[in-house]
Amino acid sequence: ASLKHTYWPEIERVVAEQIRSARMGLGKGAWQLFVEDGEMKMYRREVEEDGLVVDPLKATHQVKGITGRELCHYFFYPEYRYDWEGTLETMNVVDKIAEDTIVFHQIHKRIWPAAQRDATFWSHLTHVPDEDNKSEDSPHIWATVNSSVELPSHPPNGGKQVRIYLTIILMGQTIISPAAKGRELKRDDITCKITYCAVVNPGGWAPSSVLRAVYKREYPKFLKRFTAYVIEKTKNLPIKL
Ligand SMILES: CC(C)(C)c1cc(CCc2ccccn2)cc(-c2ccc(S(=O)(=O)CCO)cc2)c1
Repeated sequence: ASLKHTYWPEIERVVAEQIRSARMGLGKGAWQLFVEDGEMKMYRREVEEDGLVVDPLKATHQVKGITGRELCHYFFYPEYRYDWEGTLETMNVVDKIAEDTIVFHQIHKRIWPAAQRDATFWSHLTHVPDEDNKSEDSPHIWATVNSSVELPSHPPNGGKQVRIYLTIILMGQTIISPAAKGRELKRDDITCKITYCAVVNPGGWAPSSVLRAVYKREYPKFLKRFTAYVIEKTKNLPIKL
């Protein structure tokens, strides 16, 4: 628990910043729509930091039959990750600093010709209060934020991997169909509005063309595969708002 106090101020700051970023829509900056597939829209900005591609990504999606809480639950808890994270080679829980806050070390599969990469980050699962507190019952918005953290126990280049630096938010808002008023809620009555924002610094040098190609292939695949996974996992379970 003392570890939570070490990380907590930074976690609170980054989580608030990520929620603001996820909420504010595309905002300024030259966002390019690079994927449109049904309800899924993916935007990116071309940004390089000392020659490294760090293109921020913002994705919106909408799926029926799951809640924002269920979406963020399956994204946060480690026991499901190998089921949906296709680029994962190994994932270790370094520290569970609270029920809703876990520190991970992940080694990703090598994607030729780039070197293999790894990441150390905290992950925090939280309910998101409504910004204007207007709606009578609390809004059904949840988020999971992943943000890189230096770990003395897992120094960069400790292994042969290149360390990546990421800040990610997955936010889900549950919309309940008005037709459901006054009767028992069914999965057909709910829709989850999804916002996924990611900024990943790939760490050591990798060809921009390779990173952008991987990025354009991997992100759409991830969001489609992950949402399909949550729909499948929850379809016969009671709804968790
Ligand atoms: C392509 C780039 C954006 C730089 C990239 C490269 C790699 C490592 C795999 C890789 C890709 C390309 C080149 C070398 N290695 C991983 C990720 C990445 C890691 C984590 C998450 S997460 O949302 O936190 C889900 C939990 O795993 C999302 C994306 C991104």
